[in-house]
Amino acid sequence: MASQTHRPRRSCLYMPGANERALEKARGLPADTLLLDLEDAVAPDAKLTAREAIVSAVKQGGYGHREIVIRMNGLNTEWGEDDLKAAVACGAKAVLAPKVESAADIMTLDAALTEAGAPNDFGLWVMIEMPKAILRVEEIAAASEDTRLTTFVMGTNDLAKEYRARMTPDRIAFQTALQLSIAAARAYGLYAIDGVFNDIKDEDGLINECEQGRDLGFDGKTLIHPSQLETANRVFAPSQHDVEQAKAVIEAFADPANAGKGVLKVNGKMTELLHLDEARRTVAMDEAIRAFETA
Ligand SMILES: CC(C)(COP(=O)(O)OP(=O)(O)OC[C@H]1O[C@@H](n2cnc3c(N)ncnc32)[C@H](O)[C@@H]1OP(=O)(O)O)[C@@H](O)C(=O)NCCC(=O)NCCSC(=O)C[C@H](O)C(=O)O
Ligand SMILES: [Mg+2]
Repeated sequence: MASQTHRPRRSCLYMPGANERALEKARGLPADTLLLDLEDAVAPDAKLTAREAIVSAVKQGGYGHREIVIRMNGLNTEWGEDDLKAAVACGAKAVLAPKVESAADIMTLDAALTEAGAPNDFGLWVMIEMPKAILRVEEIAAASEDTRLTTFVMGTNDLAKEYRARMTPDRIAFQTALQLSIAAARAYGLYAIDGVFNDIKDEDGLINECEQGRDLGFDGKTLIHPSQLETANRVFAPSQHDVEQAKAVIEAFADPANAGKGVLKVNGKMTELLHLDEARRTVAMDEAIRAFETA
């Protein structure tokens, strides 16, 4: 069921559902996606008021091109089922489910979405943040073939807690998890969004982590503060050089002089038909980002 387009998801900003100021401020922030949180950023006593605040904000609208995703509590909690129903009813684009561990969890979530009346294009995003999810990440991704699952979001804070690992600048403890998740996401046509960087004041650290995530293949990064948006938007967008090279590759393969050739030299680089696919994707993503920025 999962269908993918070239929608930018460079910057996916979390905000606690209980923070009405953040819900208001988000209407003017340059985020591609807003992750309105009902889970870990909301204290148990505030869960119901946070859900009401999110529903009211989403119904009120004003978020423009920003995609609205609601992070629900787990279905095994007292809040999960009503969070999911509220997300479907209020007009969000997708629900983000935490702490999934198996394909069976995806099937259960998808069935709950169907029961709640979600259309087929309502997205199911899941947090990859539990050790069992890492060990079963391919079967989780494969469940997208029969469900609304479209997107993996890495939860490196929960992984650190579960692994008893440290969050170091090279993220050595999480490389297996990050890379397996990327492989599974790509094998089944899913988006993959990297985890958060907690140190809001450490701009260089954020740049390094965004660049590492981009180089590993992630589509974007989850963020926790508006000050992190500009970096993620820049690092996860194709650079001007990337776009120029992509256009040169497209032109070279379209040149009648190169008809029937499988390999060319473009600006000094060996370029095969596989690079043509990549070039088309780069240009399409650049156009989609420009459309966002002029919206
Ligand atoms: C971390 C924060 C609690 C810091 O908040 P605060 O002290 O208010 O920050 P500032 O004073 O610097 O804020 C400046 C202005 O920006 C607004 N703001 C701050 N954060 C956000 C935000 N996330 N979205 C929108 N707007 C935001 C403030 O309201 C100020 O506005 P103004 O009044 O106009 O000056 C806070 O940043 C925060 O709550 N961040 C998000 C935390 C969150 O959602 N956490 C859950 C997701 S992370 C996670 O769980 C990862 C995963 O599951 C894993 O396992 O890794
Ligand atoms: Mg988490």
